[in-house]
Amino acid sequence: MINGIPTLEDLGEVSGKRVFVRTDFNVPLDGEADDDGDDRRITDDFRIRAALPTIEWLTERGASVVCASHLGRPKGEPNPQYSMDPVRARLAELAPGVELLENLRFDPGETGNSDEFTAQLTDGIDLYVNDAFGASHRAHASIVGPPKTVPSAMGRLLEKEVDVLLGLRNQPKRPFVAVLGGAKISDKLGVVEALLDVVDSLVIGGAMCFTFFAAQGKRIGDSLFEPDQVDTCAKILAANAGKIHLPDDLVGLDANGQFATWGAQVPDGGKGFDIGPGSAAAFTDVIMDARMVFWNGPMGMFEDDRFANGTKTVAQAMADTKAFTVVGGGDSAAALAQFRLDDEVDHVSTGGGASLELLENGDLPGLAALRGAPNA
Ligand SMILES: Nc1ncnc2c1ncn2[C@@H]1O[C@H](COP(=O)(O)OP(=O)(O)O)[C@@H](O)[C@H]1O
Ligand SMILES: O=C(OP(=O)(O)O)[C@H](O)COP(=O)(O)O
Repeated sequence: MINGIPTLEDLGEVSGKRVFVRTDFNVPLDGEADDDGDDRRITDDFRIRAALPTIEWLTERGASVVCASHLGRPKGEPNPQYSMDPVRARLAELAPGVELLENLRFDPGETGNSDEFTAQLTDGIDLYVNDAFGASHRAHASIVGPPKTVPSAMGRLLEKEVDVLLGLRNQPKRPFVAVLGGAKISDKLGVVEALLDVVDSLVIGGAMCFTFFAAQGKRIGDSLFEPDQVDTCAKILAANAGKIHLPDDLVGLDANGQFATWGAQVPDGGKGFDIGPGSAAAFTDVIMDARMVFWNGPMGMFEDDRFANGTKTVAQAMADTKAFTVVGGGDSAAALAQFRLDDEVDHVSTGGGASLELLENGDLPGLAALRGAPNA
């Protein structure tokens, strides 16, 4: 038992038992599935491999394991583009004899958190394990439903993620620096205020910086920004001026589509796609001086080589610093892997939204549900 949450050891005898394991197998795919066939391929199986310690712990002790996950965001009905087939094939290579149900979000009861869907999932099930850290910020049926009636536990991955991220939040080594970027601006702005209570410095790059620039009255051209959030950013800046580091140079495409380097303003018709070399160097200094760093969200559109430099420089600083380093989020983890630096940081989290919400609140709906399990 860890903080009132049962672990695998608290399940008792698992031999001969049927165990439902909620995993987050929401992996990146390329290719298409349609009437002509399915040529989808998994581009990164990190989330599948991350669940293996739990699956193996159970199968080695004679349990029969049924895994289930969502994949993408289908709209509550079956859709071949989101079927679990490619995941099932990969799982069969990594863990023979393990069942995998079809995409949980093919039923509206999953995101609707319906009791009927939970009852369907737990029918014939003896034990429930949540190892889906990346989805544990969602109060969906398969995350919060089974522990109401079935003896439950957190899996090894969930245990590790919670241990590392709550360690950052509750025993920060200072200076503690958060680096935020990416494109899910409105999702993440909600977390910025809470993070500022916890960290000593907040470094902002990616598309997120443009909403802050707009709040400072700077020109941002046609760069991605959220008009509704400008007032929020102005308030955040006014209250935390000394803590926030924004880029002071940028690169992007000018009104003629030509590669351009600017100061912290984007001329009319231009689009900023990465932080500039001066900002990348300044951000590196902040990361090198830290004793703990949490990074979520690429510094630019790194999928395009012309705009990968900021993300690559920050990734290299994460690898080089003596600080304890944690990276969360699908795209940030993919960027690290692309630069072959994923082994150089202390922890790569399988959850982006989940890691931010855990840092913000110190808890997640999936963890609270486990604390209420019959065996807790
Ligand atoms: N300046 C920018 N303009 C447009 N897109 C950007 C910019 N900076 C980063 N991005 C995009 O943000 C995406 C990742 O954002 P996000 O999903 O928030 O990160 P994560 O998955 O790590 O949480 C990447 O696909 C990247 O191309
Ligand atoms: O990929 C996920 O989240 P992430 O992109 O925040 O890491 C999880 O599988 C949750 O998926 P969702 O954001 O569709 O609920």
